[in-house]
This record gives sequence, structure tokens and C-alpha cells, in this order.
Amino acid sequence: MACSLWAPPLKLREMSDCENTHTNNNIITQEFIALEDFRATGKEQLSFSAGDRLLIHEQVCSDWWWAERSGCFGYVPSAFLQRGVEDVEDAWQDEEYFSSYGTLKLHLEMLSDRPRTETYRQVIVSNSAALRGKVVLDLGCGTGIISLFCGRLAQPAAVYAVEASPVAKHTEKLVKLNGCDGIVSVFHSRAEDLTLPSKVDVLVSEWMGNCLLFEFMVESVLRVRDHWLKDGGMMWPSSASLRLVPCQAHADYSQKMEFWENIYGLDFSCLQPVAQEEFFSKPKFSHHLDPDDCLSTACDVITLDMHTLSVSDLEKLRGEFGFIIERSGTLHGFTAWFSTFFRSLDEGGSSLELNTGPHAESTHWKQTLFMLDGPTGVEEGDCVRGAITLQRNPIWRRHMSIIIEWSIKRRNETTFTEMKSKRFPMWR
Ligand SMILES: N=C(N)NC/C=C/[C@H]1O[C@@H](n2cnc3c(N)ncnc32)[C@H](O)[C@@H]1O
Repeated sequence: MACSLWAPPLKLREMSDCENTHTNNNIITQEFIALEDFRATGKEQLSFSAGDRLLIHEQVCSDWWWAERSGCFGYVPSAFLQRGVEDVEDAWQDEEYFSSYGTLKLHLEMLSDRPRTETYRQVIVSNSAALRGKVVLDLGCGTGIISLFCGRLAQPAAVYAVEASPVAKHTEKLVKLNGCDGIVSVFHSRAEDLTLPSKVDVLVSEWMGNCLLFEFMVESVLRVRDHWLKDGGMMWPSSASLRLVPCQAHADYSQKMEFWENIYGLDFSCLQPVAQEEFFSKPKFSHHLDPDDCLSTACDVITLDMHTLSVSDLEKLRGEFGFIIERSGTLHGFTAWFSTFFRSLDEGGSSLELNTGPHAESTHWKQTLFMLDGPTGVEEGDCVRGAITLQRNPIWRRHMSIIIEWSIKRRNETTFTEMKSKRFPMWR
């Protein structure tokens, strides 16, 4: 590919169409990381992909910088870039992540989630015979509830309960208190750093975060699978599906947006763009979606096979969708949730499912609402098609952005509207 010369063309220095005419010819030569793809629209620009590392030689103006990538030079949009973190460890924020699990608060929430905990108990009970003599790894065991189910409801040869947070010290006591210390061994460590006594027949973990992947604990599960799961071993969950549905959200729209139109008889509507940015630019997690607000039947947009999924797959996951509107109403946005599936250890045995959707018993995850920039009236028979992309943050490794693209075809028309797109950071 033809590369531009080293020094930025003079014209940009005088170019007045920089957003901010303040030009600080600031020579810095600092490494930045691309947060998303950029395709050059002129020969003086430099294309790059999310995750690329760029050397910034000059911040010619606030919007455009002079950059180098693999020996090629060109202008790049500063908004697409973020400074690299000095220490990769910071990227995982492990210290604050594991300390957040060191108190009982989150464990109380997870143990109080009956559908979640009961599903894992059911998995152990319905596989208890097949678990006899097996070696089980419980990754991120927390208080050890799944390991205790194994020790009390089945007869495995051994259970390795691995927990990186300080809660592990309580887990040791719980294992003894419940008579499982002959079977369950607690390891207080990040699982990736551990040398286990043996490979395992079953790797069970409850790793799912908001929108399925947030926290990206799933990366630890995959790395440990590759190191410690025997060939033909079982992953629990065995697969996971992210589901999406076009939806109404009148209450959220009214409380956060319409609210400003009449404040004690006064007009505060000039604040609505600020409200849009503050309340609707990020996903709303723990959203309770009323089934009556679903405008169509939900569809699986991304499905993960936990036996074959690779860590590199996690960088960008994309799923397309096409909905027929089944009830006239207002399209405020889309709601997402997930299901995880647990294959039976017995050939032909039935799978179990943990469904966190609006038609199942509510879980601590609830659902995740993505509000678009303005409601759109839709009629039964209209079609909404597009795609959802989960783009992992190349710097903050437990975070991602969810990009939703959508377009609408009215039932009595033949063409779709221009595709629109909105990016929702979760949370960086
Ligand atoms: N379901 C959600 N969101 N969180 C699940 C719960 C996560 C639990 O797994 C632990 N954990 C997470 N990653 C690792 C790891 N690599 N090694 C050892 N323990 C880990 C955390 O400290 C929590 O106690």
C-alpha cells in the first residue's frame, strides 16, 4: 500500500476544517491503541483496525493526528484512539475486580438468585451417577456452592474449587463445615496461574456477565479449558446464546426524556440532548423487560460453543437479525439477554437450560436495554433488520462496546431505510 511521506502535508496545518482550529503542533511520539476500525477516505489518511497500535508523532490539531503504523504514515481521527496502558495488568483491573468479589455482597446476590443456583444444582443432581469417580474443576467457585453440590449430591473422585478473591478463605471453612473436605480442595489463586494436581473431566463455571460477556471471565474459562480439560471432557455451560428483541420502553423514555418537557410548568426541553447522552448512551443493565413490550419474537444473535470457542473469537462477535413486527407500537430500542445450556454427561441425555429472558423466572442479571436515539412508530408487518456486534475493548480487557445497526422496511414498502448504527460502551 502506498505510504504517505513522513511529515504531514502542510495543508492540514493550515486546514481550517479541523473541528477546533487550535493547532498545537505537539510532537509527542506516543503509542495509542485503536478502539475501532477506521477506513481512510483520502490518501493523506491512514486506515487501521480495532486493536492496532499506532505511533502518534504529532497532534496536528485536536481531531486529526499524524500517525505511523507498520512504516506507513497518515492522518488518523483522534476520537478513535485511546492511550495504551502502561501495565497490561491494569488492563484487566484484576485488583479491583477480585476485591469486589472478596466481600459477601456479590456472593449474597448470586446465591439469592434461585434460578441461577438451582440450575447448577439440577445439573449436578441429574448427572450424579455419571459424575462418580470423575475429576471436576469449579472455576471461580466463589463460596464454593457448586463444589459443595458436587461433594454432597454426587461422588466425584475430586473437585478442585478455584477462587482468586479473598472469599476463598471462607470457602475453605464452608467445605469443612459441610463435610466435603475429603473431596473438595480449595485453591486460592487465579485459575490461569495454577498447576492443578491433574487434568479434569468436567470444567464447571458460572462466568456469565451482563450481556453474557461483560467482565470477560470467559477468557479465563477458555484458557483453563485449553490447559486442563481432558480430551472429550465436558464444559458446563456447554454453550451460550445471546438473544435480542426489538422493544418498547415507554417508562424509561418518559422518566428520562419526556420528563424535561414540563417541570412545574416550565420548559426544560433544552436539556433533552444532555439527557439522551447521560441516560441512553450506555446500555441499561438489570432492565426488567415486560413481555408485552416485545415487538417481535426474540432471536438468537450470537451462539458460543464452549468446547470450540477460542480466546481470539472474543475480540469481535457479530450476529445478524431480521424481525417481523408482530404488534404495532413504538420501537424505543432493543433488549438483550442470554441462555446457557448444560449438556448431559449421559449420551442422549437431555440438556438443561438457564434462561435469563423476560419469559423465564427473573434472575439477578435481568435483561439489558439499548435505547436508540429517538422512538420510531412501527406497525404489525413492518420488518426490522440489522446486526449486533460485541467489540471487545482492546485496552480495558473486561469491557466491550455493543454496536447495533438497524433499518426498517414498512409493510407496504419494498425498500429498507438507510442503515443506522449506535455504539454502546459497556462501560469503557
Ligand atoms: N458471573 C459473573 N459475572 N461472575 C461470576 C463470579 C465470579 C467469581 O469467580 C472468581 N473469578 C473470576 N475470574 C477468576 C479467575 N481467573 N481465577 C479464579 N477465580 C476467578 C471471582 O473472584 C468471583 O468470585
